[in-house]
Amino acid sequence: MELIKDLPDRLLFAVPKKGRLHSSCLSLLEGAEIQFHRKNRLDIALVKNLPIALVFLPAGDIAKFVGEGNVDLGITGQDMVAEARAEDKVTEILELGFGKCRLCVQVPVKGGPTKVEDLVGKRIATSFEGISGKFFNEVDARVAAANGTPEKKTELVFVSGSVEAACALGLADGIVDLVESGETMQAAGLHDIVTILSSQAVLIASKKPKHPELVQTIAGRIKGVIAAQKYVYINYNIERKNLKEASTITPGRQAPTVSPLENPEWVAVSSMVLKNNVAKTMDDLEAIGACDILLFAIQNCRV
Ligand SMILES: Nc1ncnc2c1ncn2[C@@H]1O[C@H](COP(=O)(O)OP(=O)(O)OP(=O)(O)O)[C@@H](O)[C@H]1O
Ligand SMILES: O=P(O)(O)OC[C@H]1O[C@H](OP(=O)(O)OP(=O)(O)O)[C@H](O)[C@@H]1O
Repeated sequence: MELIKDLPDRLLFAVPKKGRLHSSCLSLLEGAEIQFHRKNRLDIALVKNLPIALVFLPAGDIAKFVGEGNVDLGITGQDMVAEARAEDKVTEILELGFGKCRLCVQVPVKGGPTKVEDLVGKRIATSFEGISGKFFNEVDARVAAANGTPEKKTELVFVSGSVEAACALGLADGIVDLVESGETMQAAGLHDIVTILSSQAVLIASKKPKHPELVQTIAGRIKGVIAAQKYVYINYNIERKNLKEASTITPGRQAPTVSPLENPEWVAVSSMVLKNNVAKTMDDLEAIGACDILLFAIQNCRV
């Protein structure tokens, strides 16, 4: 492969090659102006405008590569970092706000156990053998200690996908798998009885990256893109006597920008506000007499 010779001088940045996190990662790279052309079937792409090479890997392998220092930066789920037992081997730089889900113990709604202790000694199907093993070892030990009986081991059965089918097919009595909307779980006649961990996509770096300044540059760019998605810019006019109250409604990240108007009794205010609460923010501003309230999307920012 011709481009392998270019890799030693470049920061290696691992991105999920498919699955739930793939398209959000591509949007993030675009927002951060990390420009590349990926050849068909090739899992390495050189970035055109920065000394970076993107490496497209399964989400489940990225924490291992970053933890071992084979690549400098990566994006994967917190669940994958935990499953790879890489929490102490990587630096979590930033939560990215997508890929949010929970890793749950799930059992059949009809006739299933109601508490996790009832699964001791039974079979659990999962793709998360590491996390589930640790979790059920603790449950097994706790139950044995409470009953004063020898420890019974809960059996883990590895399945690589479509885990929810395992109970209906008679392979397991319960499962450990991810839940987001709950649709897949409900469709399979399951419900969750315990959340083992909550997860979202994160930017992770190796403990000793080969290009630390570039790691900071990329982290800064990605932080900016995330903040731009989270905030909008609001602009309004308000009577000076109501400015204090207005400032508590739109405090901004540091402080609102206040500009004088021709009419000395009025000021113009601008501020970054959280996008997911913006309708209420506008209601509150209107209620204290603000007018000409304008909202602007933020294309990119540095915070
Ligand atoms: N339903 C979901 N909602 C939100 N995030 C999810 C969901 N399912 C998985 N994730 C997140 O995405 C990561 C990758 O999951 P995904 O199922 O895409 O794995 P994969 O094995 O790489 O892909 P595939 O299932 O296509 O083989 C998970 O580790 C988790 O962090
Ligand atoms: O709560 P929900 O919104 O329904 O999402 C949960 C489902 O999403 C993931 O699977 P995915 O669809 O990625 O396929 P997989 O089973 O092949 O991993 C996860 O393993 C669950 O099955």
